[in-house]
Amino acid sequence: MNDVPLRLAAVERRYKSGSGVLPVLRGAELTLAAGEIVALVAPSGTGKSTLLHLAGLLEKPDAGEVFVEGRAAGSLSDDARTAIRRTTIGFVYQFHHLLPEFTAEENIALPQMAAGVSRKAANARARELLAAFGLTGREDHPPGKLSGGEQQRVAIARALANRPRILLADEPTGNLDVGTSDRVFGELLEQVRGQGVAALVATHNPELARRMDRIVTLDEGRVVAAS
Ligand SMILES: Nc1ncnc2c1ncn2[C@@H]1O[C@H](COP(=O)(O)OP(=O)(O)OP(=O)(O)O)[C@@H](O)[C@H]1O
Repeated sequence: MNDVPLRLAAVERRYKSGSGVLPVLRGAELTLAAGEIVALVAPSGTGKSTLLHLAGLLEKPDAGEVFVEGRAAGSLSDDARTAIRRTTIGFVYQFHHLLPEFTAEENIALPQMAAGVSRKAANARARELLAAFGLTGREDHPPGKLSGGEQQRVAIARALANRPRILLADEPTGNLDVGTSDRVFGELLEQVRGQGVAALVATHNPELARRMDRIVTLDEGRVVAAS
């Protein structure tokens, strides 16, 4: 296995904007080493979500290449990209995006079953993760009966369920109050470090950013070290 979980090489992405073109990423380079946790801190609208979507193979770059474990994503079939998204990459968003009609345990078990894990093993892993996030006793609760912090914990647990090598998070605690955000973020870091997952986390919060291994920002469509 190639040791570099994620590499963006000369990635470009532009969007149509009215009659013109908006170049958002203009030759972005980023390497995420195994187990490395990187904060992406940049002003609103500079392309953080775009970068995460490209890294997560949800969008394709207009130029350049995204390498996941050394494989060039651009040359993969849609099925192969989907398989990578299921097993190698975990996603956390600002709003939990849990399935409202399923319990906390089912929300964490379902992506595992989609990746071929048996229901029994998936439920066991879901319960183990819920316990790690202090949610024992909440297994049968649907998202609507959980607090905001609990919902985000379940969403993070779901992202880690398939033991991904890469976690991509877009403001994972951005909709929580300061104290809850601080605690949930600490739990996220503990799990990510404990499992040796490489993570790229977009945040507007400089204090959370400082708890990661390094901080990068976007400058005119390129990734640069934050000063
Ligand atoms: N699908 C799209 N079509 C057209 N323009 C888009 C699209 N997605 C993003 N953009 C534009 O690209 C720019 C970068 O957007 P992006 O969401 O990546 O920024 P961001 O840094 O994540 O912002 P925020 O911090 O506010 O979430 C913005 O100007 C946005 O309006």
